[in-house]
Amino acid sequence: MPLYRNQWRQMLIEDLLFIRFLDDMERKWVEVFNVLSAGLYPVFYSKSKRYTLRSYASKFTLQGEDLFFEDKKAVKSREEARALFEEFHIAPNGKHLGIGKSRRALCAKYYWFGMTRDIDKWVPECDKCKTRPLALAPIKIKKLARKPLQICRAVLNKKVEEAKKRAAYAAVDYHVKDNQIVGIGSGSTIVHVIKRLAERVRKENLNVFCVPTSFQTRLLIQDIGLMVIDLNRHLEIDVAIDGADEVDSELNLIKGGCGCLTQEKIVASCAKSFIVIADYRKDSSALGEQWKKGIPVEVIPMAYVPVSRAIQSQFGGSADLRMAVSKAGPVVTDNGNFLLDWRFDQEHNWSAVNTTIKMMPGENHCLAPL
Ligand SMILES: O=C[C@H](O)[C@H](O)[C@H](O)COP(=O)(O)O
Repeated sequence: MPLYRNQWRQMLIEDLLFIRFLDDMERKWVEVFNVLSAGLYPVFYSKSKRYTLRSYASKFTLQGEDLFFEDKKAVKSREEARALFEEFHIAPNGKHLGIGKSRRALCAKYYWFGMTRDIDKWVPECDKCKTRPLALAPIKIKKLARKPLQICRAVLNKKVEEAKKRAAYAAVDYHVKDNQIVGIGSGSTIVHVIKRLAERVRKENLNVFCVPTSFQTRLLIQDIGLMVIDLNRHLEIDVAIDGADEVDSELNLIKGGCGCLTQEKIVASCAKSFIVIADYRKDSSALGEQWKKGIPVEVIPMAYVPVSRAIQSQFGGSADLRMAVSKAGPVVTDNGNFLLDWRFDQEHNWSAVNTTIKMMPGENHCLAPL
């Protein structure tokens, strides 16, 4: 039955009073619902928290008494989420799905705040999955008995490197053609790009010029015998290829884990097309799920305190100076600047955050809505 205006108000006021005591997930749902249905905010929210909530709520639509995140129904309570998990975790043939498949099945239709964290926790807790024997268990147990940590790391590293290599090779094979100017990003994935590009140039006798995005990349390109060209010689790049630290379901991405974000953004902005290579570890439904080191922000040294404070006061979380490992003091970028790593503590409207941080004097951050 539809509620009359006063009934809505009464219900909303009750929500506003009790909202503090709700579970995190339900609180978010109620807050978004109240904003969209009646433009009401929790009374104890500051101006900046209201702004953040408004941005977050803008991703949702209201349909009757239901909320939708894009075309996915936003689940209100953890009980409801748990019931859906029980239903989707077991396939029609009775097979219990693993974490990845359970995530995919639920994410296709539903959304709730913290859903991947919940699914990651609930699958191993499932009575049947707990007792399921692991494939290749005997081999692993034998090796683990000797050097557990090294073996696990070696297996994982090999898998990750293979994933990076495949993605990098595909990017070069599908997107680079003869007579092109190619922007080359930075980081460990890019090493595979450069190797594949050099292979193709040699075998297919291609005429390709590379625009590097860092000192690291410039050296690699030169060492392998590819041709380097600068932006001041060729302003228009055909295709720029780069790695990323994390990519969310809306294709927002975090870059700059290796500190090369500024030149990467400049080169990408001059390219007709921008190809991002991300292996399976970097794929998440919301930023911050996989990449825990925060959003890198390059600042000119004299601005690091004001920019750090401005980010913290407007968006919360902490924006800390990145310290060097084999050098005393902070990391200094290829451009002679410092880096802040902003660890945010809630979801944001990344497009609005992007614009706001861009307006802070002295910064160049690397959150890139694609
Ligand atoms: O500054 C570094 C770049 O944005 C890299 O593309 C990003 O950090 C990904 O690096 P990797 O390929 O080493 O994971």
